Amino acid sequence: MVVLSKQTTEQYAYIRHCNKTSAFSSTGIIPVVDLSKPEAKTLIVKACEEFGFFKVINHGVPMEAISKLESEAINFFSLPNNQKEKAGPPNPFGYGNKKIGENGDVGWVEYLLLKNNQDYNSMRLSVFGQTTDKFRNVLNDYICAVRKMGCEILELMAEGLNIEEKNVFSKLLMDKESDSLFRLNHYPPCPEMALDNKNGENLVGFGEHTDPQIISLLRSNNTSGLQICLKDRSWVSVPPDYNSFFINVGDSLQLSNVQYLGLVGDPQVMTNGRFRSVRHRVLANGFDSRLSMIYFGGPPLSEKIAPLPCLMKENEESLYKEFTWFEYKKSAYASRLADNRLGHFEIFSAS
Ligand SMILES: C=C1C[C@]23C[C@@]1(O)CC[C@H]2[C@@]12CC[C@H](O)[C@@](C)(C(=O)O1)[C@H]2[C@@H]3C(=O)O
Ligand SMILES: O=C(O)CCC(=O)C(=O)O
Ligand SMILES: [Fe+2]
Repeated sequence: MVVLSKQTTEQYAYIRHCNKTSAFSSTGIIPVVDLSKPEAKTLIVKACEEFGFFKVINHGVPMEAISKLESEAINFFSLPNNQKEKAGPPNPFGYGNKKIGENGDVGWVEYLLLKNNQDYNSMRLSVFGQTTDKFRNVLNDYICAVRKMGCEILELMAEGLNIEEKNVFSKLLMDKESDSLFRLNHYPPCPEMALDNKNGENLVGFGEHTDPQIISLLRSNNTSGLQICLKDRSWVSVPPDYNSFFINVGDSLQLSNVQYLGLVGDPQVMTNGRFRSVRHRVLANGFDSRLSMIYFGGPPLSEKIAPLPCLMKENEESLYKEFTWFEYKKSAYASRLADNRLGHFEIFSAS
């Protein structure tokens, strides 16, 4: 018999449930980009315009780096709660459980959120005890390989957009001041759900949101749960694939407004609305653990986030007030997960 602690039962009760039928399966819908093929650059641009999301194969990240980090993550999340909590509370960095951000969002998820190199080297990781150095090395190897893949994707994107300066986006990730983050998410089984799930519901693991940065590079184990929102506002489930990476366009990466005015969606800034920052969420099924690792590529804090002049048509006006990544981030972190964060920065905002 499973005996539930009062804490587990209470936490389960306040986390939202979601009907299983509210998303359809995405077989054949999600674009797949083979990075080794010459058409990659065209497919990337198309996928960013249509979905703000795509899957990448032949990504060049060594499987060894992936599986080493995955086993470190499994070890970490298997520690007793009082051990893991030594790496918390998340402020916003560190270990967090159920609570996402500072503004009241909750989900069926525990996580370790780390900021750039400073944090990988911080005391927080001392929770790994004698294996701290090993964890740090494994994490560094993974991050270097994933950032390299991210830069390759951003360079192909620039080429696909016919931008002369090939590293216009990738240089932001390579800058030593780049404000990038790394996150391990664990969606544990939910004993309460296993006992009482007459309606075949899912738990909201990570509520719907867009990522504020430029690009998010995600991989997970083979447990499903990730869903993306299409332009028509319907949700599709993304079949998991532990051999591939999934790429999200973040709020900071947007192009030309003209063809997107009037469309329902969440357009992005540097492309002045031509790319979509994809709204996504994770539903936990309660039975199988999902483990995901995400690198959020962000610009330096002082970087101006504005449409690239080379992408603006003659007389095209910017959709957004000019702001720095610091200003945007501050505003994003004061918002709730599901909020339309770019709304505050739109010039012709409806509100
Ligand atoms: C509710 C929140 C959590 C978040 C900061 C925010 O106020 C709104 C954006 C959230 C998000 C989503 C993408 C990343 O997971 C994240 C680390 C980020 O940069 O923005 C999270 C923030 C978080 O979990 O602290
Ligand atoms: O865990 C996942 O698969 C996605 C989580 C996510 O969207 C995030 O951390 O921003
Ligand atoms: Fe996200």
